[in-house]
Amino acid sequence: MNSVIQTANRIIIKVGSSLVTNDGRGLDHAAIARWAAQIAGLRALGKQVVLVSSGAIAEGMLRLGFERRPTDIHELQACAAVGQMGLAQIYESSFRAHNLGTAQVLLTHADLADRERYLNARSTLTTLLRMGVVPIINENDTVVTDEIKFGDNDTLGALVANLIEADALVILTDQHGLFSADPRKDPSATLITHGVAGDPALEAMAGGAGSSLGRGGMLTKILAARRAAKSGAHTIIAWGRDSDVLSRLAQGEAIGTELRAQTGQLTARKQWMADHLQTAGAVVLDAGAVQKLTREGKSLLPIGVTAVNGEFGRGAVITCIDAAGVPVARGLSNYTSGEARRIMRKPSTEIEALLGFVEGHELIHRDNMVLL
Ligand SMILES: Nc1ncnc2c1ncn2[C@@H]1O[C@H](COP(=O)(O)OP(=O)(O)O)[C@@H](O)[C@H]1O
Ligand SMILES: N[C@@H](CCC(=O)OP(=O)(O)O)C(=O)O
Repeated sequence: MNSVIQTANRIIIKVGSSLVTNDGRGLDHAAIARWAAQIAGLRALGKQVVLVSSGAIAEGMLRLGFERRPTDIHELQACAAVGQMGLAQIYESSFRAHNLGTAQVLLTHADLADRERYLNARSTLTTLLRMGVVPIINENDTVVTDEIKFGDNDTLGALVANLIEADALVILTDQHGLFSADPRKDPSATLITHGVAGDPALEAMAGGAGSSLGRGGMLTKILAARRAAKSGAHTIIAWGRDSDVLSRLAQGEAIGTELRAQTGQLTARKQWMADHLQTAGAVVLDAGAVQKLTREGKSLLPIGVTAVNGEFGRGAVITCIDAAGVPVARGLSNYTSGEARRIMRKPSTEIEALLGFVEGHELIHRDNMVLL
């Protein structure tokens, strides 16, 4: 089986903190120079590459003299701000050695949740790629709190893959790929060479971060593969310390773990809705409504809603959850949370009498909804 990278035109490459900072010892100039040289090689083959790089906090900790990862959020944010300077500097000089321009793009979850900012981010990234520049992306750690974080750069990499409809997501890490169990704990664990993104069996094998530097561990990489597959991107998880890892993949060599996308592609607007990690509110559905949405492809009518959580306006993206709290769908609400509370459990024929107007017979129309 050939690596999907050989045929991919647009590729997101994510590098983790331990690789970038040489296990927290400081920016690994030699490793970064090797990735830059290989990415220059990919560009020369006509491929467009976006780099998602972690390491700001780990590098900032070192520069500010922290021996252990601070627990105070503002100290972490200070580390990120200091470390990001180092990342920007080393990437700029490493790529310049290959006559490639770089651009720093710091994103927050709120940027991608807002439709206008989402479209702006997408246009800026595709413009940079068209201009031959390599965008270097990280989370804008200095302005985010835990509740509104992407949480880890594996997720960010998948969201960027969806944002610009990349063909592949390459996650470089400190292991050779996904193993049948965490190899740090189980030496007999074996490498999984390929699988289907979204297969729940993969999630069962993946554990948390093995070092104190990385955030997500293997599980966030597996979940990132599932998310990236929604826009058709295949994912490869490979060992970033292999000096030719990207060139070997580009030549078609199957290394690491390849997780192929097999899910149907969502339209761009539905993709945007699916990628909302947090929504302004949620509606609780009864069993009948869950059945209508998930099995019959129907819209959500107010009669199937038993509760409305949170405050939201018309046109907001909200989550539909079942009675047990499990998210089943996301979509654009035709009504505000206050209006939704007044019409829930009621037939649509009563909407006008209850509100004095009708915005639609549905609370969420099928065309504005994505199943999760
Ligand atoms: N099934 C598994 N296969 C491989 N690695 C695993 C698995 N389960 C947990 N891990 C751990 O995940 C770690 C990689 O995640 P992380 O430390 O977050 O890296 P990064 O900084 O590259 O994102 C590995 O070092 C390993 O200890
Ligand atoms: N934005 C953070 C990234 C945190 C993160 O996801 O780290 P990792 O698990 O090493 O990819 C930083 O630059 O330190």
